[in-house]
Parts: sequence; structure tokens; C-alpha cells
Amino acid sequence: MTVLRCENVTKLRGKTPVLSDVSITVPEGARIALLGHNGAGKSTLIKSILGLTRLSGGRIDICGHAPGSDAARAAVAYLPEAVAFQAALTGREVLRMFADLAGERGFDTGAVLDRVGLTEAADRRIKTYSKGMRQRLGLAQVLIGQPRLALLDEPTSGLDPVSRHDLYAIIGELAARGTAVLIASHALTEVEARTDRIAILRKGQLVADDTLANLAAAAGLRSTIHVRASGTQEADQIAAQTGGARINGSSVELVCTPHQKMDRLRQLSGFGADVTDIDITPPGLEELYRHYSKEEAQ
Ligand SMILES: Nc1ncnc2c1ncn2[C@@H]1O[C@H](COP(=O)(O)OP(=O)(O)OP(=O)(O)O)[C@@H](O)[C@H]1O
Repeated sequence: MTVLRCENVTKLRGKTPVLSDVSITVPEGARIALLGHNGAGKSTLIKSILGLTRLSGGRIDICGHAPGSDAARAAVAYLPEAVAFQAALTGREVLRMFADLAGERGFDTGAVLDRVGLTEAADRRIKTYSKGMRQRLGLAQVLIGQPRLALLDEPTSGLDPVSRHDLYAIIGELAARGTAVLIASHALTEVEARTDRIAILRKGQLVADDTLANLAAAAGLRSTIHVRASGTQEADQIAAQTGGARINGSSVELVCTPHQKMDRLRQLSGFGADVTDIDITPPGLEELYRHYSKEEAQ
């Protein structure tokens, strides 16, 4: 079921379009990474979905409700990039307050604080929290009431690798329970393995929206095939016959487009026992991102 539907969303700032005809849908349980350079329009799109900024054109629908309506607000949870809480309150008090505001009287603050790793700090004032701890508290607030849609703006900025890992694990659990998750991010490598679809905004236009594999195939980006040979002579022979690059030990590296891949593998299987192992590395998100950004710039 579609949770979020943006249709031809356009936003002008003065006469300058900061969002141009953006159409994107997010079904329940999906994790979508929203990527783009500084100023590409990510925050503007998120603010539009929250109903905090008026559209110049197009429409947005959240579970059948208009952005900013009571029903939409009840369905959406938001984690801003620079999350700010009342410094004099404790983590537990803040979470209780948000749960009460959301009408979630039965909300188990202790369990959620535990889930985000804040049990020990639960009764300390927010002013003593590090950036990472505030971010974790922000995520705890997102978990109140099982939202239909979670909008996360740069959720891992300022977090150490372990905290990032924990945060994506929690996002994964949220999505597994059916929440649609839209994550605006600059951190390409970390969203690569942890989201289901990649959407790229460039200068207010949506230039890509698909799985990483489909986008890579559509762009014709090349994969790398690492071939291990049974010995150095065999590796030399494989490199000579395939045009591959001879690398250290008894390995050969070949690059191929999506269309060439199966032919390459058939060719390699012709070497029989001279080939002892094959690894294929698909193009990564950074390469893809560069491709779609460049393509649009031309
Ligand atoms: N309140 C505002 N008034 C005028 N222009 C604005 C306002 N907010 C954003 N903009 C402009 O809208 C465009 C999109 O900005 P937006 O903040 O949505 O980008 P972003 O992709 O979120 O960038 P970043 O990655 O830096 O957060 C930019 O050109 C920005 O200068």
C-alpha cells in the first residue's frame, strides 16, 4: 500500500524553482534514500510533506490525507537534522512528554530508551547529552506510536560508526513493521546497503528513483570481475585472452557493462580448472551518484 505519494510537486522561491515536477511514491515498509547535493531540495521536499511549506504546484498525499492535516500529522514522524530538545529536561521526561502529546498513554518509555541505548542516561538532563545521544533520543521520539511514515533528515550526521550501525538497525525494524521511511542523506556509502531504493534530486529535479541495481543497469555502469587463477602462468594466459588486467598473485581483473557480464562469465568458464574463484563487484552508489549528477549537468 502506498503511504506517501508526491505528484508533480513544484515549489518556487521567488521565481526560482527549488522543486520542479517531483513525483515519488513510498509504499509501506520501504526505506528510500533521498540524495542530492547541498541545495538540491531535499529539506524543501521534507518540509512540504510535513505541511510546513506551501506548494506552488502538484500535490502530496499521506495515507489519503493532505500534509499538515491532523490525520497526516498523526501518521508522520520526523527527525530533523539538528534535533533540539528542552535542555533542562531528562531524556525520559522528554519522551514521556512527546508520548503524552501524541496521546500514547501506554507508551513504554523505558523499553524505547533501552532500544536506542539510552537507559543509563535516561534520567540525566539533555544539556549533558552528546550530539549522538540527542540524535538517539530523536529516534526514540520517532518510534512513538508506530508512525506510517518516518522522515529522517541526515539521521547519522555526527554519529560514530557503532551508533550509525545501531540507528540503521532500528530503522530496519521500523520498516519491517510497515513504516515507510524516507531518509535524506549525504552519506552515500552507508545508505547503499541499508535502503531499498535510491532517489536523487538535482537542482530540484528528481533525476533517479529506483533500486541501486536497476539504476546501475540503466546507466550502463561497469561491474568489476575479480578472477583468481590456479597459478601465475594461468593468470597470465587468462589476462592475455580476455584483455583483463593482471593484478598481484595469480589474479586478473575484468570490467564489463551489464550487457557484457554473462558473455564474460561464459568466456571465463571456458578456462575450466584454471579459474579457481570469481567475485563480481557491482558499481557502487558513489559512481552512480556521480553519473546521474553529471548526466543532468550536461
Ligand atoms: N527559506 C528559504 N528562503 C529562500 N530560499 C530557500 C529557503 N530555504 C531553502 N531555500 C533554497 O531552496 C533550495 C533548496 O534548499 P534545501 O534546503 O531544500 O536543499 P537541501 O537539498 O536540503 O540542501 P542541504 O543538503 O544543504 O540541506 C536552495 O537553493 C536554498 O537556497
